[in-house]
Amino acid sequence: MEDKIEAFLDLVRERNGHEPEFLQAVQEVAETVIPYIAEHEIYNGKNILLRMVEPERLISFRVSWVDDSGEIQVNRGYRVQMNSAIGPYKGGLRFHPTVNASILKFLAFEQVFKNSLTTLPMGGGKGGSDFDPKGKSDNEIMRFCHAFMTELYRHIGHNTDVPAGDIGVGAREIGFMFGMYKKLNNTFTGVLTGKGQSWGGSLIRPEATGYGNVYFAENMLKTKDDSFNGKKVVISGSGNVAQFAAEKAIELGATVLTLSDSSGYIYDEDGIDTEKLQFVMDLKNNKRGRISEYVDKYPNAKYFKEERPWSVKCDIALPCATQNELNGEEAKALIDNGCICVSEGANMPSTPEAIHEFHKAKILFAPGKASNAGGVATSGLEMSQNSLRLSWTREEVDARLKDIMEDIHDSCVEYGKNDDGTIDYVRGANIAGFVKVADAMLAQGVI
Ligand SMILES: NC(=O)C1=CN([C@@H]2O[C@H](COP(=O)(O)OP(=O)(O)OC[C@H]3O[C@@H](n4cnc5c(N)ncnc54)[C@H](O)[C@@H]3O)[C@@H](O)[C@H]2O)C=CC1
Ligand SMILES: O=C(O)CCC(=O)C(=O)O
Repeated sequence: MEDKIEAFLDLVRERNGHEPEFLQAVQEVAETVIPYIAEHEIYNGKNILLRMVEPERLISFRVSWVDDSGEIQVNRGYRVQMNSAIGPYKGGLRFHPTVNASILKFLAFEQVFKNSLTTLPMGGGKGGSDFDPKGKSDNEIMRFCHAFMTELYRHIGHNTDVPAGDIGVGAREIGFMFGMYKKLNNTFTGVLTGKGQSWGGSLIRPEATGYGNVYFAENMLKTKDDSFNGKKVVISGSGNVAQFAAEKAIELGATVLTLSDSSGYIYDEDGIDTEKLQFVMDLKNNKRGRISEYVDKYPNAKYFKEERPWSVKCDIALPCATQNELNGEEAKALIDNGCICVSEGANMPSTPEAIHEFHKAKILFAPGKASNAGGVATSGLEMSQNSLRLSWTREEVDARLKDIMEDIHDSCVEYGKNDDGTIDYVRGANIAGFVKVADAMLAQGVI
């Protein structure tokens, strides 16, 4: 089996050797899915996984715009349309200076499996730009978003490809992009999700990824007759996913100790309560400040410059910032400090070495493609509401989100149960996500 996996990975490396993040994501899937394919006659000899690692379409384009000082700026825009076997391409847009084809292909590849897990009819895609929103004025953000959409609009549509937010793309950016799409197309459709509530957005979509991650972790804890109540929780990031993961963990009786950004982390021994979290939300979403400012407001807390929070003693860790933000040594530190559960809010935040440590220690570990799927699932619910021209209540969307996260957990258990009764959520998520897409691809023939 090892030979088969290596031979497959050699082929992928040959074509994508310069794309480390993409290769990392493919390797994780290949190691669990290739043995499954070998045991299931219907998938044999069809090169299904080889087809799945090649994007159906990869669009790259110039984005020119004028900054506040009158200088012309040039950025690169992308959309990776990875797989449409089970529905229109669906996945976020990331605006961050590190964005390149490798990062977006890894995210789009993960998205295919994640969207399949949600049980909703969505294919996988991802896009974005190397544009850095940090320090830009609202007008600059608007001009960039408008310029970005003047090209992207011809490749997307409510039945073709439905982008949403990701790092650096929140309600403000979705608004600007939606406005330009509507103007260029002269149609008002649900072409983007994460819209404002008065123009087609769904209640709970802003909360959904963070809440969903906590719901998933709750399901994992339940398998051990445990819960969030009374637990110490360490969270990385302080953006959309981190904020709402913290909110839900607090609501369930946990004490949240940390939050972070790309400059460092804050540790509040007394716990980040609801009032302190409101301060962070205002700081990050409106003032667009740095997490270090938390200690100016709450001097009992400590700020650790250019460090990550994984050495803080905790029961539960929720990495909610970015890819490869938790390495093997940090995983060991978490385990040595008594951490019993790691649930990924970000996409691929744990390195392969970290995942190896979690599995070796047999602690509960959920990969992002399962545990952060609540965001895109609620985007799917936004698409349904747009098609029906209806808005469901907060309670209704939240209840559906909870059910979906429980279903994803059940699928992971179905496909990931080990002989000793423990659950390999990585294998479970990969195989459960694969089966639905592969079956659709088989039914549709070689295209
Ligand atoms: N927004 C959503 O609905 C979903 C987001 N995700 C993933 O969750 C993660 C966070 O995304 P959002 O919260 O939406 O973005 P955001 O832009 O709201 O927040 C990103 C956070 O990550 C931090 N960050 C960025 N680069 C960093 C670095 N190099 N080191 C440490 N911190 C860093 C930022 O300071 C910020 O706190 C990403 O991996 C994203 O792909 C996954 C599923 C859905
Ligand atoms: O809601 C969406 O379509 C985007 C979600 C996303 O980008 C993700 O799940 O990583």
